[in-house]
Amino acid sequence: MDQTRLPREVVYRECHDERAVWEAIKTLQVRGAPAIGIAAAYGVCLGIKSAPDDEQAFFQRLDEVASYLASSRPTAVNLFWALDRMRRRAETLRGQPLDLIRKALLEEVRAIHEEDRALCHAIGRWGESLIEDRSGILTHCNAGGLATAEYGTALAVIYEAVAKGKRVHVFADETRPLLQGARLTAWELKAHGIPVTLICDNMAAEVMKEGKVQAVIVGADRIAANGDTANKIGTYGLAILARYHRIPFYVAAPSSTFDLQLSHGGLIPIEQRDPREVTSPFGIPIAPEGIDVYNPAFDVTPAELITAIICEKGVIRPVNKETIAAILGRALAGPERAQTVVK
Ligand SMILES: CSC[C@H]1O[C@H](OP(=O)(O)O)[C@H](O)[C@@H]1O
Repeated sequence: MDQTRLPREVVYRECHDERAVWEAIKTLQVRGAPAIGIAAAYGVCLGIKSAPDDEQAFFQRLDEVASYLASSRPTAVNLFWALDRMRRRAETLRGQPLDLIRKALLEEVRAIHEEDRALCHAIGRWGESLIEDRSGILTHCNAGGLATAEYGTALAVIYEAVAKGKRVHVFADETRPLLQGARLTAWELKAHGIPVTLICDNMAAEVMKEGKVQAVIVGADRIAANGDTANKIGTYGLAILARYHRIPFYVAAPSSTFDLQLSHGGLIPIEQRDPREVTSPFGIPIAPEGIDVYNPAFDVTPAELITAIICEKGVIRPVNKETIAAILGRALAGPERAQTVVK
């Protein structure tokens, strides 16, 4: 589904090679950390269809395709996690007939796809217990079924709470500049019959002050080993507002969103996007020609502002590297892979 066409049109687009997948990810036709990883993994399968029938050349082509797809967007670690999983699966099959490897890699991406469905439902089940009946929930950007295999992460918690009979009302931030909240979350929740009120990003403080919000739940694109979390630009400000108003602030994400190789959020690469997204949203100029623009697609919320992280293995609270390692059962940060990101 080409998400840039929503909410006006539901348009499906077929990708027949890795270049079309790269373009779809870059332009947010497909978007959302888990969905990006799944799409890129399918892109690997497309890219090796035309690989030469010589093992060395095949693996060289696989490496080229995976590296190319990795260049589409820098922040969502699920992209690199999925590509790495495809590479590792292929390595286990060296020496096998190349068509068998192609078939195995298609089975691998289908497994990634199906696992993500299950992970999202598990996140919903763990998170539902945190939602009170008759509560207002504020969310940012889109962390719903459109951003994952299905059901979503932050929205999975909402869907599950409603399925358990809880009465919730969602306040969806429009989420400038690409309006994922207005175009996608409002569309998705309305289609599911979930009461939803669309607000401008600058209204979040007011709805909190008026007592309309009892919880904030957002998705994530990359969570460092200490719990610092990169998510759509504007999330950090919401976390500060939530702390001031004593409202719990939850992050919902599958374990594939954790990057335990990075010890803290300052190491997370932040995507800088085209200034025209700010000055001419959807082709309508709203700012002077040539104006200087700053357009980071994400910001990082420090772990200390996060009440809990909800993943498929449970609820991580308090949020720190010890509790993360305990829940994920994985080794902590190794050598810090990325250079310190200087803003
Ligand atoms: C379920 S992850 C969703 C996550 O990804 C979004 O970013 P984008 O729309 O740029 O792909 C946003 O940060 C969401 O929270």
